Amino acid sequence: MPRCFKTVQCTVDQCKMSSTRRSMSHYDPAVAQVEKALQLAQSSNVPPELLQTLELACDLIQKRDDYTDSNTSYDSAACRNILEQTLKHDWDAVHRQGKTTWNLRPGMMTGRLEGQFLKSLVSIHKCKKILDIGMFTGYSALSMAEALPADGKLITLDQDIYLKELVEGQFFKQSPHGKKIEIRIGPAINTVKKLTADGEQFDIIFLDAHQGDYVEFLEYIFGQNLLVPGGTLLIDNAFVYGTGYTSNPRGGSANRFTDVLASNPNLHRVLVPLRDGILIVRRKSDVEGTVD
Ligand SMILES: C[S@@+](CC[C@H](N)C(=O)[O-])C[C@H]1O[C@@H](n2cnc3c(N)ncnc32)[C@H](O)[C@@H]1O
Repeated sequence: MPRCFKTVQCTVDQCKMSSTRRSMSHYDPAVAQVEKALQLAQSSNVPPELLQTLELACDLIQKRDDYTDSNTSYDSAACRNILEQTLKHDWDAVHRQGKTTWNLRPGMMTGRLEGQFLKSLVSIHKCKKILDIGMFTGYSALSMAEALPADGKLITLDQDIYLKELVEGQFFKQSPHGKKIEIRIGPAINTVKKLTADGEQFDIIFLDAHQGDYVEFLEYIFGQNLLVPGGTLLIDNAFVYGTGYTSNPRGGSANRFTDVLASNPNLHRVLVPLRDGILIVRRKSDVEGTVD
């Protein structure tokens, strides 16, 4: 089952909410096992050295997260507002009222660390056009738009009109960069088809929606050149909370899109182990240097 599919409540996604506390390690199932081992050790009669080693391991994990956070720039006031308002929102009620297709969770937000990473990439790329697939409350969209030049444009996609009204009315207006963002509502694959048919092309595409659709997106992105030559595809949650590399069936959709990417000899890939993994994909011809 792909993550967050419609009404499925993703427990791991909920824990993404604690991203303000633990920006990295709560995505790592190995860390959860170490923490579990510590709990077991605390309630058992184990050698003191083993207990101390496990306590030290957990302390190191926390300190590494804190160090990561303290060496990452703060997000803008408008992004922080999105974060705070998203945490406060009653997503269960909204979903019960039929206003959102998915039972959305605050933990689905990219958040500060990933937002700053995306913003950095956009600034390094010096790009002008971005496609953000999977808007939610617009954190990734605004983080990236903040690095665009004044004539830059970001199109962000989601499926619920409720989100468009919320994000347009309350969040993007609070930033001078909000005017660079256009929201399109509808099944993302239909919007992607329309963008391709209209001849639109993007310098960066950030994919953060329903993973079951990713193989189809790839056909438009690379097969039909939705991504400009020299462009970059970024795929969020490439680890699928660890299920991408374990036998858990939730890893299924991840394995399909990663397999499709791996079988294409023309693509260069790097999986950055930031939070739940960001896969950076470019055409090999754009990555390889030349020699005289
Ligand atoms: C993980 S959230 C995106 C988080 C966002 N990038 C951020 O930084 O806050 C995924 C979003 O994709 C949307 N989505 C899921 N399936 C979709 C589909 N088929 N078409 C359009 N949007 C979809 C969901 O409604 C949800 O808001």
